[in-house]
Amino acid sequence: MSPNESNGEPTSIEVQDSIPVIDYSLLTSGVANERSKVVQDIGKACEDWGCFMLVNHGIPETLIQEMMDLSDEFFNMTKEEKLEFEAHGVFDPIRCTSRLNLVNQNKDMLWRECLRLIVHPDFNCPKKPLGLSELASDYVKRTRAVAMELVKGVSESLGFEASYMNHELNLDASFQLLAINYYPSILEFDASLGLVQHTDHGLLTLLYENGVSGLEVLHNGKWVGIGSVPNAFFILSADHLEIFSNGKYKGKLHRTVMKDERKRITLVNTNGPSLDTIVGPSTRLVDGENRPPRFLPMKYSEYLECQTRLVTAGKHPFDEIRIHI
Ligand SMILES: O=C(O)CCC(=O)C(=O)O
Ligand SMILES: [Fe+2]
Repeated sequence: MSPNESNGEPTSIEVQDSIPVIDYSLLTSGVANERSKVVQDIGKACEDWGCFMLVNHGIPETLIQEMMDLSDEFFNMTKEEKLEFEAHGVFDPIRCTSRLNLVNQNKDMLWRECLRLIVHPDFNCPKKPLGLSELASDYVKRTRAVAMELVKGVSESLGFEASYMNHELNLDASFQLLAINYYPSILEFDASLGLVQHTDHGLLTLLYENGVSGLEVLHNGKWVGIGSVPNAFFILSADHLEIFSNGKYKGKLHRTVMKDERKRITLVNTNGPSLDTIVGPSTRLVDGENRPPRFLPMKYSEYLECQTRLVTAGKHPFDEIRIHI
């Protein structure tokens, strides 16, 4: 039985080959008509799918491979070594959730280890294994640059100037996380559900996987498996893009289902506003009765706290800020 069959949730799964693909090099080529075409494509991908594959991103494959290898080494450290980074609060600069054998409301077994680092405005990383910190520092600078370029494209796709979202959401001090997820082989632990369905906070999530697929997105009422594309990032639109665009672009619902006999490692960057930014719908997208605001404004840091509190109760922060029109 698939993980959610028990509670009547959508279960149809098909591997989808029509997920939009965006060529990053066209966004940065400096050729105006190439850029306007790709901006249009980004807008369409955000509106129709809430996610897309990103190719030709310019981040060296060797750097990503080394990140994967050292991440694997991190998770292979002893329980005692990892205990130093045990998770406490949402703003801990380094948080490791070690082998969780959770049973959620559906009695699904989950097993994911996660190392979660705050990497911007300040950079944090364990000193072990040797070299991880230097490598991760390089990696997140590059993913941040890609994310910021994409946000400029998103800003234009909404009809704004490229720098508008950066300015409104104080992205020079943006809160960036790197979550490194480790899902063991199903041979090691028979738990098909790696991560329950959720949306991410922030504007855009950049996800890179080690060639072992497992991610699914909810699309038109069906869970769609995302096949692994070599050397591509998978980009998800997130809650604060939905809030800022006043519902035009939706935070994409996703989950992880393990079917593979190989372990899965993912590098996941969330990219949000600065922590003290109060985020609501852009004033340019809201006017009186024709386009009423769909969300109440909330400080980003409060949203993160609220999310942690609500998730354990099976709720979403939108339950608190969505305005029912
Ligand atoms: O690792 C995955 O497959 C998904 C991870 C994810 O959704 C997250 O870390 O927010
Ligand atoms: Fe996620």
